[in-house]
Amino acid sequence: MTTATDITYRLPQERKLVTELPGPRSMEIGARRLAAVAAGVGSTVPVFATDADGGVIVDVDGNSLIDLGSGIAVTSVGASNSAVAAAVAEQAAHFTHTCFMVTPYEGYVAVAEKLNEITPGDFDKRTVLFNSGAEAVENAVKIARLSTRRNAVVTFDHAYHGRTNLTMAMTAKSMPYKRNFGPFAPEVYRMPMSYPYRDELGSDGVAAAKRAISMIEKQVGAETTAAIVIEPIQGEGGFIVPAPGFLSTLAEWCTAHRVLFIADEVQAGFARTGTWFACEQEGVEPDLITMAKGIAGGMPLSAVTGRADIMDTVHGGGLGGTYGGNPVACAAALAAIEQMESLDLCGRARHIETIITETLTATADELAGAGLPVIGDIRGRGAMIAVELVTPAEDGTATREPNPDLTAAAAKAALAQGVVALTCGTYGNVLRLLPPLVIGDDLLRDGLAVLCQAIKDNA
Ligand SMILES: Cc1ncc(COP(=O)(O)O)c(CNCCCC(=O)O)c1O
Repeated sequence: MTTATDITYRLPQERKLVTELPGPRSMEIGARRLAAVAAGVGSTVPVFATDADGGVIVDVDGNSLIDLGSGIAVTSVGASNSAVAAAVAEQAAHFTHTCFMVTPYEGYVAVAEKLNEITPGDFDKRTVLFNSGAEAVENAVKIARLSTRRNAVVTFDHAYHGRTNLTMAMTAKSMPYKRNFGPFAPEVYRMPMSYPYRDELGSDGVAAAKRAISMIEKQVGAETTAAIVIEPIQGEGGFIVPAPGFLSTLAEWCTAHRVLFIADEVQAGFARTGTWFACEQEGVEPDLITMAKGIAGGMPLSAVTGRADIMDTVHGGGLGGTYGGNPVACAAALAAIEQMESLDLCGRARHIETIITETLTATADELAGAGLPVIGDIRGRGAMIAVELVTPAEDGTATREPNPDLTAAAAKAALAQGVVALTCGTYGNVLRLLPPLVIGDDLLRDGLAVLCQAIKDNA
């Protein structure tokens, strides 16, 4: 397996603070932002980036921060991967756009061929490219509804699928994604998720699936259901890994009732969980799979790949969009996927998982031993790991009461020390680790040490 020592970096891989955060230049730009950018766009970090490479982001004041977020699971190969940057420059120097629906180009075809190859399922496939994850999910639902001539779409509690009207309807959490943005698209039905840490069915994935199936059959009806759409590991909802058997039991039911199984791998895909796609680890071959984020090294690109006999039911001209499969994004994707292969980033993700879980587990044990059992759960796969924080009882015994205040305080304290860590979860009580897969071991360990100390200091 490639280790980080085989990866070369353009920037020093260090955590270095030369000002308070935000520094003076960031504050200047921050004032301009207030006067120019809509207030609805939030930002986690109050500084402005000027450079990024490997596991660091450098801000306009010269601070070098450890990036444990990868821009929300996007810059897996690094935010300025040299192969991706070269491919982008080369393509842009020739043409940035012709519109594939007008004058097509090979890059789009090559990306489609690659996605058909690396996605789960040894069957004939077809791919269509878009720009964002939500756009891919929207189109996967369009394809499913057309090919089945059914309208109902089943999603799950704690799900996140996007911010467009249909994907908001599919997303579970109201704030900040949905509140007052309705009315939402009809024919979307939400079923209980397998959330082992909080589910009374715990690690019995088959029972959890049967619970959902029973509700689908009573409340929706298989014969009116076009598709089940599910994240194999739920992202924004809190890195929820369903219990073994949950996904495969759902997939089997789908097959038996001609309901399409759509895996939303926008966040879990592209080596992030230690395999190309997370559903591989459950032995599930989805009928359609949606992809984005890590696909193109930071360039905006998304995709729907699926069984050819489903994808090709759509009439000519029924799928598209002006920028879908932009040539520069396609060049970036081919380079990024090549980097994932040549650097064995699936192997690196599994290596990162070991480092993260060992470090977090040691901290959980230390805190519990000190009568502060605030780490309720450590879960995830590969470089998609979460720690769920909870509030101990007055007498110091463990509870499962979500602790969003500690979560926010720990992330804030880590940032003040130069470590960018993201939070998530239905209850706002999950710290998530999404480092670039090219981050070096030493830098990762430094970032984890800061984050764990921030949890301990605020527990
Ligand atoms: C599983 C899954 N499906 C779909 C999407 C949507 O992808 P877009 O590229 O953000 O549209 C996501 C995006 N997740 C990060 C959203 C960040 C935010 O907007 O606050 C996802 O994780």
